[in-house]
Amino acid sequence: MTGLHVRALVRNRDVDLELDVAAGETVAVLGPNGAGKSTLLSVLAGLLRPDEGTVVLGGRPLDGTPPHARGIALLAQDPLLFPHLTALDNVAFAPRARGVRRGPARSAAHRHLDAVGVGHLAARKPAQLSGGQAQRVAVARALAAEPDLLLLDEPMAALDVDVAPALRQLLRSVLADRTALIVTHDVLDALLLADRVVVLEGGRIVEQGPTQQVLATPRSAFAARLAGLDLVPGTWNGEVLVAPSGLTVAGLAEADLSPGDAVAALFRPSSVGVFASPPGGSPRNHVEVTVGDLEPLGDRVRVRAVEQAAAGVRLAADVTPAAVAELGLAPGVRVTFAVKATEVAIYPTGQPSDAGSRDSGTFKRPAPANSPVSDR
Ligand SMILES: Nc1ncnc2c1ncn2[C@@H]1O[C@H](COP(=O)(O)OP(=O)(O)OP(=O)(O)O)[C@@H](O)[C@H]1O
Repeated sequence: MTGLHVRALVRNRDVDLELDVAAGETVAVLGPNGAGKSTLLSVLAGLLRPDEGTVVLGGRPLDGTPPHARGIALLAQDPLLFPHLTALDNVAFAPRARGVRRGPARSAAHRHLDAVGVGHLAARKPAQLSGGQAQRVAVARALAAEPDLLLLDEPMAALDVDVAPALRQLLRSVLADRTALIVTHDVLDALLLADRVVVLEGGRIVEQGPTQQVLATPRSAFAARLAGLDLVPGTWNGEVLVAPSGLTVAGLAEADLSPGDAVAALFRPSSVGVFASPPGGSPRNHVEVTVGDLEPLGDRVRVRAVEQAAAGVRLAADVTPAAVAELGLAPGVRVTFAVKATEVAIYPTGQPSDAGSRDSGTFKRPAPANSPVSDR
């Protein structure tokens, strides 16, 4: 395995960065628009030559090495598959380009397609694949190149919210023992995929450290904003997360979780609906809460629940000002928060959850019906 060192000064973009990624480590690069994330990727990929600096991968200086010879694969927001080639030939292209003969290249491609769950789609052309399937093929193609460094540029950004979580889980296993750098706007990607986070602002690194630590005690404004995810720590019981209070949360969990594992459920406040009483309809978790405070955030209002904050539970929903008025939301009002299981990521935390906090309700599977007010 190979570690990465990069230093890049790009004067006309006011970017000046120095960064190391250890062998086998995944680093998430976060930052607002214009922070320099794409510039960093371009320098690594060999598409942009810095005014000063160097890229060293596995002890090998890459300065002057063209993009295809760097041992770096890029997984972009769009799959960028060749439209006239089958999924299999798209994946086989990478080993073929390295001089592997056709037969072995195609067997390797089959193996990689199987490994990312789309082996049965090998004969299809890209136009016959869904967005999520095409992105899996793109993952297989990136891996088939056997890169020393994998770059991921907002790999989930173009996917429907329904398929993004499954791809994120796939990437989690793909990245487990790889040297990788993922550029993302999404704190879920950082939490679930990365060992370490680097926050860029104005072309400089303003903060870095272990992902959990940066998000728990953010020092930059950007990291603080990112840290506003809903979070419920608990224990995996084989089917759902059970919080110390007895609160249960269903979600998308890793396949290799075992009952008794310490886990946390993570979801976005924007995926939480607020209802006057429990909603029906598609499968969703719901819990009755007391409104704590309301904070305007652009065209939305963040509604925070008071429940279990002491036990590390963070529950908030982003709703429209119209919904605030319609539901009469104000501190002390009782409402129901609901979130679809498909929008909840359950991941192992390796830390026992805090036992013995007070009970404040249970996320349940849906009960019948009344109409959603702020469901999205
Ligand atoms: N092709 C270019 N030529 C000159 N300046 C550029 C070019 N692309 C970006 N910049 C500038 O370089 C700086 C860094 O931009 P960069 O695209 O790397 O940021 P980013 O973090 O990737 O942003 P985003 O999240 O919007 O993609 C910005 O000031 C931007 O305006």
